[in-house]
Amino acid sequence: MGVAPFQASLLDTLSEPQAGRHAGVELGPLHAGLHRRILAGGAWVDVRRSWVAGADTLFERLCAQVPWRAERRPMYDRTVDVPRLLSFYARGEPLPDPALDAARQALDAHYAAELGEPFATVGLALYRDGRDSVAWHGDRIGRGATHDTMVAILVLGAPRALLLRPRAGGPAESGGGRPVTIRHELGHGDLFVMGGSCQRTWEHAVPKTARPVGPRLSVQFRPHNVL
Ligand SMILES: O=C(O)CCC(=O)C(=O)O
Ligand SMILES: [Fe+2]
Repeated sequence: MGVAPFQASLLDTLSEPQAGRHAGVELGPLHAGLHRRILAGGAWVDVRRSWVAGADTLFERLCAQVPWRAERRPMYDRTVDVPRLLSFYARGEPLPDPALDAARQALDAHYAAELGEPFATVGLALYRDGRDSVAWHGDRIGRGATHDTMVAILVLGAPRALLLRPRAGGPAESGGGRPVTIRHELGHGDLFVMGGSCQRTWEHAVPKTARPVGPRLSVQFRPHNVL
């Protein structure tokens, strides 16, 4: 894996002046305030609270500038609305806000050695209110099904719970003990990173809530072919 050349080109990029590149939005350092929790089965999660200052400004820009699409998917004998709006930027596609380029650069700089490759794609999801959600799943369409990887999620807007639980019958499920569910209330510029075996040994979800909540948006950074 070509980690060394990748890091060298990254250093070139990082030495460029950043001032004014993402007006009104500032990223804090990642090494400070990042907390790792080791989970069963070779998984871990990192949490960096309030990584982005000016997160609400970025939230509003992305709400307005991203080409959000509503998706429908087959479910048994009918087709249902996917309960959130989505947008996806493939590798090499220009991102909708320079703050997201800066965020990806900072993630690459911090995680390059451990991940061994850059974050390549950016997915965005908008949860308009408490009825929008994402059901229990792992990001297992690509390499996440078979390989250790990372998915870094920047959360903007109103806090919602992001839940994690060991996959049923998987290696992380506690033998005979009560099933664990780990809950993180994330919003307003918090960073959440799932790493190691997390996508194949654990599942995550953003459940619906009857509580009145404002809109919430997530920006997911993933390596190539992790979906
Ligand atoms: O919105 C989130 O925090 C999670 C999104 C997610 O898990 C996904 O899109 O795969
Ligand atoms: Fe996911």
